[in-house]
Amino acid sequence: MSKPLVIAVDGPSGTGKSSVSKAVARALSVSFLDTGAMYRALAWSCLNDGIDPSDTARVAEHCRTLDLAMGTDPRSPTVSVSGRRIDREIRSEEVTAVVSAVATNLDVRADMLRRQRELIAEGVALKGGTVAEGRDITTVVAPDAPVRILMTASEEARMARRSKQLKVAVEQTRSQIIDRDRADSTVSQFTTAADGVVTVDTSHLNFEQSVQAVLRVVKEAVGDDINLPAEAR
Ligand SMILES: Nc1ncnc2c1ncn2[C@@H]1O[C@H](COP(=O)(O)OP(=O)(O)OP(=O)(O)O)[C@@H](O)[C@H]1O
Ligand SMILES: Nc1ccn([C@H]2C[C@H](O)[C@@H](COP(=O)(O)O)O2)c(=O)n1
Repeated sequence: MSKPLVIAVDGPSGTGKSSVSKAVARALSVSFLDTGAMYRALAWSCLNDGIDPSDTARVAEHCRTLDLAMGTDPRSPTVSVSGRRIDREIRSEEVTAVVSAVATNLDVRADMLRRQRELIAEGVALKGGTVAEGRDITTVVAPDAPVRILMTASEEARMARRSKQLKVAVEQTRSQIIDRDRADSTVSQFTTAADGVVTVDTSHLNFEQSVQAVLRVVKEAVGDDINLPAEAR
């Protein structure tokens, strides 16, 4: 791979950003950064330390000193706080219920922005590239990335996927999908593509087709500068 490759993927909840981006990073042998997991780690740490997630000043101060380590190998991404692995804990219902409160804290976002840019640069330096995903990656974190993708899917498709993933009734996923996006959209714009951002609608694609669709966008954007896996050429 001859050119630093940053692939920025954003979009609403349940479109497949995280799982598809991870598969794309694996296919390209580059780093993978799940930025939502960073906000989840902060939310977990606040709960663990008895900090009210809606106390903006305390949460911001906690974020500034948070010893957060993100493992960016797409074959086994990890999240640790103060040396403790919390990969499973950050997906709990308790964390999911409060994560928007910390992710909409503007001081927290400024701190996370700095950390995310450092991690993306580290992936480029060590692995030749990074696939970074989250709500504001194409617009705020990596607006100059050579590949920027907005992943979308219908509400029905997103709720059905989450229902299958969590093994709960479709209607039970509404608050996780639609209500959380509404809360998050107060600080990030992730429903329409910014200038230069390519939309990949996965509503009618299966998982593998979504991965191939992203790899095609990558190839169109960076041409022969990268070595795509055979099936994506
Ligand atoms: N194209 C697809 N077809 C069917 N299922 C998919 C597709 N893409 C992803 N999935 C599945 O949908 C579920 C949700 O995907 P994922 O967690 O990657 O979404 P997300 O956009 O990152 O959501 P969030 O922002 O809430 O973390 C996963 O179980 C994933 O395997
Ligand atoms: N770049 C990002 C990434 C995530 N968020 C918010 C969105 C959710 O409230 C929370 C967790 O994200 P998820 O793991 O569900 O994708 O963090 C954000 O605001 N900006």
